[in-house]
Amino acid sequence: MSGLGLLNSDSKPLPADDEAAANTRQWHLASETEYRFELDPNSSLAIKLVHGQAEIFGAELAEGNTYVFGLECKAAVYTWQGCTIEVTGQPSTEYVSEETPMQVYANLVLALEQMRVRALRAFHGSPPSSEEGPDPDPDPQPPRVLVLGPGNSGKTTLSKMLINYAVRMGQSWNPVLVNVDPGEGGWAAPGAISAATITSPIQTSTPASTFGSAATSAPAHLTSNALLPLAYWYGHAETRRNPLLMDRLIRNLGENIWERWDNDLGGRVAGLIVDTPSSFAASSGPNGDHRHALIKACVDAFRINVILIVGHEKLNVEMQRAYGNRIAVVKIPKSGGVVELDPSYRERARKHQLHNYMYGRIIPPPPGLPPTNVLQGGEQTPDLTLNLAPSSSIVAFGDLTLYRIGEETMAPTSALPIGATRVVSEMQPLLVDPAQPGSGLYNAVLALLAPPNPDESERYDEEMLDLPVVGFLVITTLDIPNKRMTVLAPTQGSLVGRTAIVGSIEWQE
Ligand SMILES: Nc1ncnc2c1ncn2[C@@H]1O[C@H](COP(=O)(O)OP(=O)(O)OP(=O)(O)O)[C@@H](O)[C@H]1O
Repeated sequence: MSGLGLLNSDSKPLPADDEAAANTRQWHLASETEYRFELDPNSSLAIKLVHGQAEIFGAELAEGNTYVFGLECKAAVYTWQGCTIEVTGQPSTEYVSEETPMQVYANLVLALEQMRVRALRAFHGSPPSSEEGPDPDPDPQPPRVLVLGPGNSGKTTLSKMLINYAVRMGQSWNPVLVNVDPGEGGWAAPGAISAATITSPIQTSTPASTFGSAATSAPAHLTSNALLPLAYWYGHAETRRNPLLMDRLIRNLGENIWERWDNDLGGRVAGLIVDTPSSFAASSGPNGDHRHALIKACVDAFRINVILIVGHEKLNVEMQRAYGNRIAVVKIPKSGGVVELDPSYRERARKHQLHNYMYGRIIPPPPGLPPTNVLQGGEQTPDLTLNLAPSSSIVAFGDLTLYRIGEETMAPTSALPIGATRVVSEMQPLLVDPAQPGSGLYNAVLALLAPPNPDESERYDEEMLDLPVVGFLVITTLDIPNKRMTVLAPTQGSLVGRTAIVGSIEWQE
């Protein structure tokens, strides 16, 4: 990696001619190079594509538009053909790199695209073109890709890039992006695993919403609509905390996606990409035992036919041995641009994500740029002035039924099933009584579940493990003497008779 020098002859910062923006400079990027930046906590950055072609993790920038980045965002503007960008603001780090793995990624994109095209052709019953000859595979399948790799290898970025290229391919593919990293939470809150059908490239603007904002974010709300991602609540950031529950939720997510695809064969041929947590790659330590089971849960649930291993030789060999006879296992180089994220950074990103969920977020542009001139996440800055407060409501203890899954530590003995000892199955839902001191509910993030099956005869004990999430709440006060609590949610909606699950994720302003 010799090309990571600060500047080179093709990549000189030029003096900006705009006096108002002493803060602004231009960068000329040669073809197949990228401008990388990292932001400090309280700074923001604006990037305008002056001319040429440029993209951020596969999402193209439009010429003349200004995009704003914040909340310690770390990202790169890549150009295939060369471009000039105008950068306003002061990143803590910025440099241009000529060494990127983009050629390898592009070959991968083409291979996945061919799988989609062949699957679509088979779906329509059309013959292959005469140059290609007959398809060697009698049942060509679209790519269903599992991305594995150690921490800070660029799995999430690669997943996003692959989805963005698929969406851009001009075939109107609508692939599904799945996030089974509960530490990130995808479009939902941290603690959840989720999936969404992607119809337009995902923009990058902050680390708080790596996969973009969804309809769950304020000022949109708990009422479900077509854009609501499908989410299940695990309740913890670490997969080792309750691997059995993770396994079940992964299978639920897969089943749900396949059920949807039963009625949407067009969607099915676009395939899916699954981004995984780094614990799936940790070969020793506390994750060693359960990670194989969770990888297998993914392979089964999403019917994976391609496994990508980002920069990890040993894991590659391991996966070749375990799956190489029936699944394409491909080793992919790690980008030199991937930044090491420490635990406190991740914690801040989780906080930002929950803040976004409750309040929405406007990233203030760097000094000198009016907010109306910049795009946040590729969109006009939303007008949140009327929606900046989430709804805080007082709920009687009896109105909302609260459970914790498989954790006996906090559960009062009175909440256990009659006759049960305090040894609790990892999957057992335990009633949580807010009136008990030490209930662990103060500042806890709760997942509000979809209603159970209306047909009572179809109900079963652990049904709540299989119910998707329709929204998230935070308990901000507990008034034990008066048996009521204050609940924060993005919008109002009656919680009476609803069920919510608490885990170990907490949030406080
Ligand atoms: N080429 C690049 N230039 C600059 N920053 C990058 C580049 N690629 C990735 N990053 C940044 O590096 C950080 C880590 O990348 P990413 O989240 O994709 O890794 P990961 O393997 O999914 O992490 P983990 O699984 O440990 O959470 C992110 O902030 C991402 O935006």
